[in-house]
Amino acid sequence: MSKTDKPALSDFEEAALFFHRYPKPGKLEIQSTKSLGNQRDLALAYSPGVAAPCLAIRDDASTAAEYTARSNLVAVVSNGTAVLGLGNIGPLASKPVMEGKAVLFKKFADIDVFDIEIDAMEINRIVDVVAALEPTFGGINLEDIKAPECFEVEEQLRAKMKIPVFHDDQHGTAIIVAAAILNGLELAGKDIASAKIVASGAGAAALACLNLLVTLGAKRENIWICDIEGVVYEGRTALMDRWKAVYAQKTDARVLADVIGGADVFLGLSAAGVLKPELLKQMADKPLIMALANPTPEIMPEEARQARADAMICTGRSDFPNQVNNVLCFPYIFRGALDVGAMAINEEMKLAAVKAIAALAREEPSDVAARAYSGETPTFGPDYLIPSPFDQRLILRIAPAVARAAMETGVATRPIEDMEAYLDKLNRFVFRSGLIMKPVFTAARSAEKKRVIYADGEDERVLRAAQVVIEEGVAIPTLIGRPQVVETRLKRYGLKIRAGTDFELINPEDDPRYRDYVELFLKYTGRQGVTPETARTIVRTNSTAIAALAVMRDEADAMICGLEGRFERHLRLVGQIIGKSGGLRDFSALSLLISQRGTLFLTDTYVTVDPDAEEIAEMTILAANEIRRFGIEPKAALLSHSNFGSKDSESAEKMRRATAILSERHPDLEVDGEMHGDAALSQALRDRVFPASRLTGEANLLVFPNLDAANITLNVVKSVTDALHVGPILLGAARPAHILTPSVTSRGIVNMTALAVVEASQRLDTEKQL
Ligand SMILES: NC(=O)C1=CN([C@@H]2O[C@H](COP(=O)(O)OP(=O)(O)OC[C@H]3O[C@@H](n4cnc5c(N)ncnc54)[C@H](OP(=O)(O)O)[C@@H]3O)[C@@H](O)[C@H]2O)C=CC1
Ligand SMILES: CC(=O)C(=O)O
Ligand SMILES: [Mg+2]
Repeated sequence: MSKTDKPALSDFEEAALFFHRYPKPGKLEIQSTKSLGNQRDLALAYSPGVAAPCLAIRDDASTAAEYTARSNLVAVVSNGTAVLGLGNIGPLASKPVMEGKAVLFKKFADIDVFDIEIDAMEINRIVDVVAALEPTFGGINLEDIKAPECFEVEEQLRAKMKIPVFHDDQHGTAIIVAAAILNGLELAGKDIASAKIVASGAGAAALACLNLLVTLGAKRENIWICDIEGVVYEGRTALMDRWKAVYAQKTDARVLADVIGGADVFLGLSAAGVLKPELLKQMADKPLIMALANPTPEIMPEEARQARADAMICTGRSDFPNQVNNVLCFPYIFRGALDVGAMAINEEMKLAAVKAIAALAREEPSDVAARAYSGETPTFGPDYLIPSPFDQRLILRIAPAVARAAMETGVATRPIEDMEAYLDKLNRFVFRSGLIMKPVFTAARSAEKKRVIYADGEDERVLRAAQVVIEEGVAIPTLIGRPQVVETRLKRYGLKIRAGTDFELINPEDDPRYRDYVELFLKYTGRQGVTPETARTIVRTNSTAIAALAVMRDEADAMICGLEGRFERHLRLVGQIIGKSGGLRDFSALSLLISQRGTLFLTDTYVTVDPDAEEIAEMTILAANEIRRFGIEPKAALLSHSNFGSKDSESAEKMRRATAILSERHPDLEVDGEMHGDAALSQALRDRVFPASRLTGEANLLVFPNLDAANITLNVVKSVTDALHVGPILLGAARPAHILTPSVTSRGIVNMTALAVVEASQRLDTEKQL
C-alpha cells in the first residue's frame, strides 16, 4: 500500500498520535536527583568529586547500590519481534511500547527505566548485547521478543547474569493469568487439578502461563494448545519447538473446534477474533474466557456474553472489566526484587506474587480502584476476578511478598532487616501524606479509643474511611445516615463493616434521642432567634447539627462534616452548638500542603476574611499548637507584600503588630514578620535583607494577612505543584470538630479522623497559652 492509500485514522488514533507528540516528543525524559546550582555542586557531581565513588565501587562493587542509581534502574529490552499483538514490527517501531512500559514502572512502583530497543534478531547476539549491560542495571525486563527465541534468550541470560532477568510477556502475564484462573475456578466451584484448559497461541505468553498453571496443580493431560497450525499433537512437525512439544497430545483432533468441548478455561494469547461465539456453546458450565490478545482480543466480551450468559470474561484491555494485563505484576515484582538486591526472580517469588494478587481481589476494593471503574464499585465476583491496575494496594501486597520470598530462598543480596519500616516506606510512596501523618496515627492508635461521628454517613467516601478507621484501630465511628441507604451502599461497595456490630448508626429520620437533641439545640440557640419549629426542622434534616449535638452530649468525642454544602453554613452550626474554646476571638482554619518539595502549613485558609493583629496572633498560636501534634516544631512567618518594614501600608503595619504581640506573649515560638513569601522559605534571602531575623531556615507555617491571600495561595499551590491537601483543620472549637470540603477523598477523611482523635485525647488548653 502506498502512503497515500493509508486508511483514515480514527479520532482515538489521532488523539494517541497527538498525545505522543506534544508537548515533547515521546513519554520520557531524564531528571537529575541532585541540584547542580553552583561550582561546588559541579565539582562534587563531576570532576574531581566523582572519583571518590568510582574508587569506592572499584574496591567494593556492592557500594554501587549506594553511590549510583543502579539498584533502582531497570532495562526494558526489546527487539520488536512480538510487539503486543502487532507482530514483528521491528525495534524502532516498538519504542513507544517500551517507553510506555517505562512510565508504568515509574508511575506504579517508582522504578527508573531506560528503554533499550536493540537491532538484534539472533539469539546469541541478543544475549551478548543484554549481558553486556549488567553494570548499568539492577534488573532486566525483556519485552515483546517472540517465541521460541525468547525462551532460549531468557535461559541463557539468567545463567549469565547476577541480576533479575524477567521476560514480562512470559512471567508477568503468567502470574496475573494464574491469579485470575485460581479465583475464577474457585467462583465456579472447580478444582484446577481436573480443569480442562484450552489455549490459543503457543508463544511466549501462552506457554509460560501453562507452565505456571502446571506448577499450581493443573494436569498436563487436561491442557490442549492450538496455534496458527492448529492443535499441537504428538507427531506434528510443522512449527514445532521443544517448549511447545511438552504439551503435545496424542490425538486426532486438529483444530480449535475439535478440542474446545467441555473446556473450563479458554486461554487466548494469540490474535484477534480467533474464538468464534458458536464454540463457546460447547464449553463446560461457568466457563472462564480469557481473551488476552492486545489490542483486539480473541473474542469481544459482548459477543462472548451473548453466546454464554454464565461465562466469566477477561481481556487485556482497560475498557472492560477483568483487565488481565501484566501491568498488574511487573512493576511490583521488580519493586520487591530490587529492594532486596535480588540476583534473580525465581519460582517462589513468582508464586508469592500470584498469591498476593489473588488474595487482593478478595479484599474490599479501595476507593481509588472504585473510581477507576465508572459506575458500580466492583466486588470479588465474575466481573472482578483480579484487582484493578489502579489499586494502590498492589504494591503494598506484592512487593513485600516477593521480597520475603527472595530472602527466604537465598537470592537477596540486601535482605530487608526491618519489614515494618519497609512497609512504611511503600505506604509513603502510595499515600504521600503517610510520612507527616505517621506521628498523628501512632498517637491516635495508642490513645484510648475515641468515638468520631460523621455527619455524612451515607457518603461513599465516609463509608470507605470508616472501614479503614476500624481496621487500622484509629477510632470507633458513629455514622449519621438512613439504615437502608447505608446498608445498601456498604454492600454495593463491597465493604464488610456493619451497623450495630462495627459502628453505631444514627438514623436522622427516626432516632429515640430526637426530642433530647431538639431541646439541647434550643438551649444553645433559643436566644438567637431560633424557634422550636425551626429547631425541630434543623435537627431532623441537618446532620451537621446532629453530629455537633452528639458531641456536646458526650455521645462522641469528635465530629467530621462538610462533604456537601458550604463551609460557612457548617461553621455557623458548629459555632452555635459547640462554640469556641474559652477566650478565643474567632475560629480559624489551618491547611497542610504536601508536595514533592516538602510540607507546608498555611493559615487562615477558610474562616476570617480580614483578621486584625490580635486575631492574626491568635491564629498563629492555635496553628503552632496544632503543628506540634505532628511532632514538628513550628517556625512561623507572618507574610506580607512588605519585607521587614519596607512598606507602611495598613496590612503591613497589621502584620508587624501581630509579630510584636507574638514575640512579647510567646517568646518561645520561633516567629518573625512581616516578610515576603520567598523570604519565609529562604534563609539566604532573609540574610540579605534582614540578617537579624528570629526565624531560622525555612518557615513551615505561613500566616497570611487575609483570607483572600491564604485561600488563593492554597488553591494555586495545590494545582501547580499537584500537592496533597490535608485539612482544612478547624482551630479554636471547644471540642474537636472538622469541616472538610466537597473534594476530600476517603484517605483525607481518615487523616482528619486521626487528627481529631489526637485532639480529643490531648485537648490542649489553648486559653492558657494565649
Ligand atoms: N494481556 C496481557 O497481559 C498480554 C497479552 N499478550 C498478547 O498475547 C499475544 C501473544 O503474545 P506473545 O506470546 O508475546 O507473542 P508470540 O509471538 O510469542 O506468540 C504468539 C502466538 O500466537 C499464535 N498465533 C498467532 N496467530 C494465531 C491465530 N490466528 N490462531 C492461533 N494462534 C495464533 C502464534 O502461533 P505461531 O507460533 O504458530 O505463529 C504464537 O504461538 C499478543 O496478542 C499479545 O498482545 C502478551 C503478553 C501479555
Ligand atoms: C501487555 C503486553 O505486554 C503485551 O500485550 O505484549
Ligand atoms: Mg508485552
